[in-house]
Amino acid sequence: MIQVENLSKSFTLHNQGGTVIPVMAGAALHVDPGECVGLVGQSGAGKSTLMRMIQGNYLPGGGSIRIAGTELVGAAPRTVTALRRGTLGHVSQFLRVLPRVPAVDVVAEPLRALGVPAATARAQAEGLLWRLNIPRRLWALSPTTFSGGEQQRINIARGFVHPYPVLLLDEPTASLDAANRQVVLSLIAEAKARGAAILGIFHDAEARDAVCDRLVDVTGFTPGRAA
Ligand SMILES: Nc1ncnc2c1ncn2[C@@H]1O[C@H](COP(=O)(O)OP(=O)(O)OP(=O)(O)O)[C@@H](O)[C@H]1O
Repeated sequence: MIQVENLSKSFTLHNQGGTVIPVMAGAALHVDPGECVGLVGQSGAGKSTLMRMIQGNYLPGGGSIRIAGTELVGAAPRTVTALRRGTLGHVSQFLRVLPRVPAVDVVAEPLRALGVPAATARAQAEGLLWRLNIPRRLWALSPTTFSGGEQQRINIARGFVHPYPVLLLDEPTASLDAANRQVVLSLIAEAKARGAAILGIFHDAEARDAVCDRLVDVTGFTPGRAA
């Protein structure tokens, strides 16, 4: 479902004399349907950079990323958009939303973009908001003023509202209390059970141990340190 081969990445610091920093070389991994793989490695090893490339946000220097058979490296923007709409779900640490859009519509939006009727999309969004313990009085309000943990749960609800075949999770339990963390771990387990391929960064070791089938250490992809 996710197939990464020989991926490389350098950053060019244009405001610092064009200094080129190679951060990744020869990165390779795969995630099969029904599997959750955790990215590990010391701080600065390149976990977020690798995730951002797989999400289509950072341009790799070379190599291949295939998502459900579609090549992402060098793909046209509309191919990336189509992948994100129906195939590649994503839960980031931080919520970025348009102001004044109610939380329930923020969560329902990925379904609306797929053509799901408004009432059905809303009902599914409400089910997730309820499950993630977002108080009903907040559902009609914009999440811009929500607490850190509430915003993270809105992000999680958005990421799980459609049964994406591929899911990228960046610290999905970072600012959650024990009860909500358990809800997220259950959502991940259910996604695995329906066959989703999941790649995640989990600094929370207990959460990582609970859901990951395998770990990939990105330190091995650091230029000059590869085995
Ligand atoms: N936009 C950028 N411009 C320049 N360098 C960057 C950029 N993003 C990341 N880097 C560099 O790439 C390397 C890998 O960073 P990355 O954030 O991927 O590490 P990480 O493993 O996710 O770290 P952490 O666990 O601390 O979040 C670091 O040396 C970082 O400074």
